[in-house]
Amino acid sequence: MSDAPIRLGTRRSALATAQSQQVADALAAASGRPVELVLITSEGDVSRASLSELGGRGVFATRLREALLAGECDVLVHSLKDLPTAPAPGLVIAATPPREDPRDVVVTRTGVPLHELAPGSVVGTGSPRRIAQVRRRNPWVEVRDIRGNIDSRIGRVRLGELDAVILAAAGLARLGGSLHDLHLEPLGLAEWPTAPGQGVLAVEIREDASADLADAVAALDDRRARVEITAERAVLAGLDSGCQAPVGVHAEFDGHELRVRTVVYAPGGGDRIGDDRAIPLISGYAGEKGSGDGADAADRADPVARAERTGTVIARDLLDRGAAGLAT
Ligand SMILES: NCc1[nH]cc(CCC(=O)O)c1CC(=O)O
Repeated sequence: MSDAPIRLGTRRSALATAQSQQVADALAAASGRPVELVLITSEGDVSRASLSELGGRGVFATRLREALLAGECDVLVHSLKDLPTAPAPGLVIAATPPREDPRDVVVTRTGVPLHELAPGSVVGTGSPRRIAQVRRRNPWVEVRDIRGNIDSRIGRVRLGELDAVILAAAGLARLGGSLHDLHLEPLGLAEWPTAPGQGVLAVEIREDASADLADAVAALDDRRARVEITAERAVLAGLDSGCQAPVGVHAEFDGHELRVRTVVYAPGGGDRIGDDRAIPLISGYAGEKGSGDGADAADRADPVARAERTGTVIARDLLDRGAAGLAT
């Protein structure tokens, strides 16, 4: 077994390097090998163009994946919610570590909750999902499209340029800066489902990685996170085919039951279609005694496959109910 350093490729942003270092430490413990960060610059990091001009979702991941395929590094860490649902040829997401807080939070100087912000208050977010959700919660505020890293977004609230920004709790937690001068309003997932995979990291390796590396990365995988993100991403993938509308989806798996809440929003937040369901799902193992028919026994052996089918069915039901044609 090699004891050469494992090279972990990451974007340069403070959030990316913070979460990559967290995985690097866990991987060093699991493998017994040193892990070093390799900083990789993508077009999305240097360009001022909007994400949709650069090619939308996945613009950050593409350059990282080229580097992994070219052997410039051995492992990648992504924010799962920034990864397109299509699999990357030659690569595999070998671990999804335990999930951080999947909620969005409103950051303000005053502590006034989002629904009570005065008419004309300026709320910063560039995400179509968050824009629709803000409009529904408080139709009187102005939503301003902003880009930039988490620190600069928070800085604009501190400076008074913005009255509020909406951010992922997980990003704030991983950055770990002091927020004592600001107020945080966490948004409940039942009313405010977030992006598929929010709060979860994806650890990616080449399909032909050594067994040693694959085993060490697999040791970081969290079953619960894997089941949840599989359902969430199956909903997104199923909707993507027929629907460009923003979607919030949050799945929760407690080892017995999988609960999935989905809302598809009209782009301006005017209308919405929701789905909320819970299915029994035993986190079983191959040898577990099945009580039902063949399909049931297979599901018991593989909750991840069942989560995937559940997500696909939810997307189909939402499309049947008109998710693709929601009016602004
Ligand atoms: N779109 C950028 C992005 N990608 C992942 C996170 C937060 C961390 C996570 O969800 O894992 C953020 C920041 C945000 O949305 O506020």
